[in-house]
Amino acid sequence: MCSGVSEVLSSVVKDVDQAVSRNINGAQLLHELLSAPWLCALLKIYECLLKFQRLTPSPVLPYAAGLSHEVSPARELCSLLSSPHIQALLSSHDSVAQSDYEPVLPPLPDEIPEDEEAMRIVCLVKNNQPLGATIRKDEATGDIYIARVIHGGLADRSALLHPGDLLVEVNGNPVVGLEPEQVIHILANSQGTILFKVIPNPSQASNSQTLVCMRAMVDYCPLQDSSIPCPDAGMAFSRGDLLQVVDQSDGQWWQARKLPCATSCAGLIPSASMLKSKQREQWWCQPLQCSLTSPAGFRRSFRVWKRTSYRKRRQSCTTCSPNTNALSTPYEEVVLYQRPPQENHRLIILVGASGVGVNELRKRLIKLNPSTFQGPVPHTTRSIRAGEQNDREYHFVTKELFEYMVCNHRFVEYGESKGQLYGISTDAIDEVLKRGRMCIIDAEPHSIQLLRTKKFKPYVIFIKPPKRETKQKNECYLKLTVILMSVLVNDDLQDACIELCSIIQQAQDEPQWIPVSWGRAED
Ligand SMILES: Nc1ncnc2c1ncn2[C@@H]1O[C@H](COP(=O)(O)OP(=O)(O)OP(=O)(O)O)[C@@H](O)[C@H]1O
Repeated sequence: MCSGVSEVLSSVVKDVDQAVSRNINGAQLLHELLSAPWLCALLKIYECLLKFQRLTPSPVLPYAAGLSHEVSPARELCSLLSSPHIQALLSSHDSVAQSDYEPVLPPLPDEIPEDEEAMRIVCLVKNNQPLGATIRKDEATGDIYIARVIHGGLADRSALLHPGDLLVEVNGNPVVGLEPEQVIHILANSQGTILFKVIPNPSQASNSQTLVCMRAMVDYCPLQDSSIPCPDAGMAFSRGDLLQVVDQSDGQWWQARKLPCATSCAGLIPSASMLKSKQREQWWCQPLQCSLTSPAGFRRSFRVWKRTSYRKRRQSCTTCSPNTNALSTPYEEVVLYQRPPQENHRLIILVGASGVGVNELRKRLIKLNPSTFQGPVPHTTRSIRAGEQNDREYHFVTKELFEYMVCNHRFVEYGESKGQLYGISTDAIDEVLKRGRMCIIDAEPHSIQLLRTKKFKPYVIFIKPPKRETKQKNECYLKLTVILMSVLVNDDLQDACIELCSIIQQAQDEPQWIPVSWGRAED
């Protein structure tokens, strides 16, 4: 190949020299050069080079490629092993392997009784933070035990104290026979290093608790609870708060953190059964169920049909609902839910005090984008009028059928006007969702309970009047905090509409906490 190219190039030089010495004119010279065989050869070489450029060159030697693979990881390994932290790790390994560490423990005495229990000496450095453990006294023996270790607290981080460990000494003071208050007193007066002698709990439970998230349905304040084992370790929460329960091993007192996690240390909260028994004592706030049965302050109008001027007697199916107990629990387990694109949209429910603009916002949203938002078609017993079409304006049904539907809990809300019945059925809501639209309704708070199902996964938005309006209208909000997902202030109508659109978009497309039963796969 090399000699071929140099031959071609030398014939180029020879031909050009000859042409110059023959003293011929330019046109003839050009003609001769263009028809020269070496030009053909040069063009072929050029084509080959272009082709070569496009192809990956193969290694010159058959074993060169393998060699390049071998060299690169070797170099990388060498640089990893010579990095300071790996060097330190290797050095620690060597020290441990040769037992080259301090302090050197004295040899064990020759005669240790077989029943001698292993004692653990625990040294903790306590600054201003609490120890993060509670103690209890065994009334029969007078022994003091570690009752619980608070997750994320000082004792937990040391991994040296565990529930059930028998406390023998604190800073050289024997504790056997002391009252827990006296031990707490010794601890409270100790600063800096605290030395515990404990006999470890032989049946130490494994610490592999599963984390569950719960929404608080009630308020709780440890300082008002005389039964809490350690008020300082307690965690206050309000209804609607999200709690990450990290330990449920004690049937009465759980450990939890508030989400989003502000602190790494958990706090004590009463277990669900404990709160239920407290409920009987009536010291904690009434759950939502009780609040919702008297929705004072909410709208009075019943407008399941177009004309809003009617004032109708509005009823709901709460009293006959099969699902009335769902909110009577003090905690509701929740999971983070992201709607898969193929799943129906979540039902959007607007709630708010009478006259706050709930209906106005709902109507505007549907008018603005009828292909996305839609209201359910109501049922009525009145007769069809000119221009109306069955299943478009209303589902026109007989009084018997309407009453049958009432008895079968098919209506979210229903009412009477001028002797005729009107109602919004769950089937009508389902129809909208099945069509791929976002169903948007306004409802009384006590009707929401019927809609809190896996099928509808309702997203409840509270419409609030601007600050200048009366306080009384917002009282309803406090009763609803556990089921509310968002709050919208309806001041400027246009701004409120835009904000409502963005809240709804988020509700449909972003992860949200929902009751765990809504997220479970179908049985
Ligand atoms: N942001 C707003 N600015 C001015 N007027 C408003 C605003 N929001 C609503 N309105 C008006 O207030 C009146 C009451 O609104 P709307 O009918 O929506 O109340 P509601 O909350 O549904 O209560 P109700 O059930 O008692 O009718 C309507 O005339 C509506 O046009």
